[in-house]
Amino acid sequence: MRAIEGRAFAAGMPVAALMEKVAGLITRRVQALYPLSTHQKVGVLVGPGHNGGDALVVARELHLQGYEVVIYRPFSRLKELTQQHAQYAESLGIALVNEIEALQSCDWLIDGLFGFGLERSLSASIAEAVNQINQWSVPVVSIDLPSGLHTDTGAALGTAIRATQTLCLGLWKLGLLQDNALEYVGTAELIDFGLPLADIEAVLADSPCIHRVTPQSAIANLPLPRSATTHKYKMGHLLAICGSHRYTGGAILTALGARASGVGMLSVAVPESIKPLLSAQLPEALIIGCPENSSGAIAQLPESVELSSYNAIACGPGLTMDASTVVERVIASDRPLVLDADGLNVLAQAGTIPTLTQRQAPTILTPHFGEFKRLFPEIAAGMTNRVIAVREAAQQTGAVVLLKGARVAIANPDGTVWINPASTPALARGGSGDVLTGLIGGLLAQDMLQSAPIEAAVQTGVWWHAEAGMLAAQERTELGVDAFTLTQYLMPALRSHLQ
Ligand SMILES: NC(=O)C1=CN([C@@H]2O[C@H](COP(=O)(O)OP(=O)(O)OC[C@H]3O[C@@H](n4cnc5c(N)ncnc54)[C@H](OP(=O)(O)O)[C@@H]3O)[C@@H](O)[C@H]2O)[C@@H](O)CC1
Ligand SMILES: Nc1ncnc2c1ncn2[C@@H]1O[C@H](COP(=O)(O)OP(=O)(O)O)[C@@H](O)[C@H]1O
Ligand SMILES: [K+]
Repeated sequence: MRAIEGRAFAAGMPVAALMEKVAGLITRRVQALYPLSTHQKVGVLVGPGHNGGDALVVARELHLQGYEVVIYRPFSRLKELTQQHAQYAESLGIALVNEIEALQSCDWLIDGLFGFGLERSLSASIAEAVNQINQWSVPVVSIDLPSGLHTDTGAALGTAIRATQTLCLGLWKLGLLQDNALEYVGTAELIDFGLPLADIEAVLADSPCIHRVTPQSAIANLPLPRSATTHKYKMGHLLAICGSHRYTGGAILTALGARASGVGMLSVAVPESIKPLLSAQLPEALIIGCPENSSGAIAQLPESVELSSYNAIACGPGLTMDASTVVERVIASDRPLVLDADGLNVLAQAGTIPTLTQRQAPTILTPHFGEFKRLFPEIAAGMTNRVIAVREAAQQTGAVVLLKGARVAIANPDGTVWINPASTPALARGGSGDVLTGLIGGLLAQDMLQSAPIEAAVQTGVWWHAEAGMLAAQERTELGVDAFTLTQYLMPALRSHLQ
């Protein structure tokens, strides 16, 4: 962002004019959020840089429109433009207070302490003020990002403002999409102030792209509409290899996730002894009973299973580590593969990660952070940025890597990263990842027939899974989204977007 704005300034755009333009847009938005009639008294936190400058321009405009504005500006040295706005605000008679307590009686606050220029921890006195504000129940609008957050990693540098709304300026700051930042960001929205596309492209051309998964792109990647003359084998055949005597549910949930994908044919390989349980839940699926070992895990696939007859394989949920033979066999196959849970644990323990680069077909790894650490201990050590970590993992393995968490990050081996920007903590329950594995597997099996890029299936699956979680949470509360219930919300969630 600094390089992009630098190009605009070098080309003749006055810095003060850009600040005025941006702050005008912020003013309009905050007036809509906090109308004068109900939210007359506003406290404005002003920092030393241009984030503080933005805040001062907004403070001035609100004052001129009749708001009762109180400024808290705990720095003696300000950047020049910020200093000029501070002086003008004083000349207008806008109140300036030295004690943070004076803002507690405000109806709302504007946070302009720090923006993307913050690189070191907050000083003790500022941190103390921020912590106090966080204890009040006064709503806070943060300009650009909640003060205290690092613009890239989203980590709180000491502490950070817990915003009600964050109005991000120009381009999404990466930090706002990282798990670290979620507790601070509140509702995030972008204030587009018309940065020239040529400047954005010139600066970003050499760096790998980071995208947000959007509903539009996720829906565009769905295998819809179906051809009128299609038949079941043209709609993909997925083999799910999952479950054990101990973890029957993992197999059922994976299969129910796959079912929702619309895949033409679903085969589910499970230990022979749990076959009846799967058949009872999934009358349409082909349940393949496998020889099992003494612990009730799949020992091997039946001789009759020809891996090359499937369009994709999803392998891992509920297998246990005792199913390592079958995991190694599917890794060695030439089939598109989604590897999750114990599939990943076997991979980590066997030390066979380097062999992934030799696979003849696409591989998708879907670790949560614990699995990620086991797979990529060197990348995970000292990891401060999930986006960089997931990118390195994809580049190292040649696989598409999906790092689970509050905001799922997906990387392909080129280094392009996609982040799903909306989800719900209602998904933080055992089994919800199994549903995702089946869903992605089913989409992958269909995509392989259309030769769509494999990351398309991954993005669509992640977005769809989160949408189902959010719809279920809305109807049933955040406590009501067990993994089985989640599978039943996949279709309604999609339908609500297709109408
Ligand atoms: N293109 C755009 O998007 C536009 C951006 N605009 C706005 O500019 C913002 C970026 O402004 P910025 O570069 O002046 O930095 P900002 O975030 O205000 O803060 C850094 C200041 O604080 C200081 N400082 C740092 N750490 C500190 C600490 N721990 N404790 C104390 N001080 C500390 C540091 O100075 P230092 O002490 O390092 O010399 C620096 O002065 C951006 O977020 C957006 O709001 C719009 O106006 C126009 C369009
Ligand atoms: N706080 C959260 N907010 C949003 N999604 C979450 C959160 N916690 C977990 N999830 C999602 O829930 C799923 C959990 O998957 P996983 O950890 O593999 O669980 P399991 O193996 O029990 O199925 C992942 O898709 C993850 O991204
Ligand atoms: K801020």
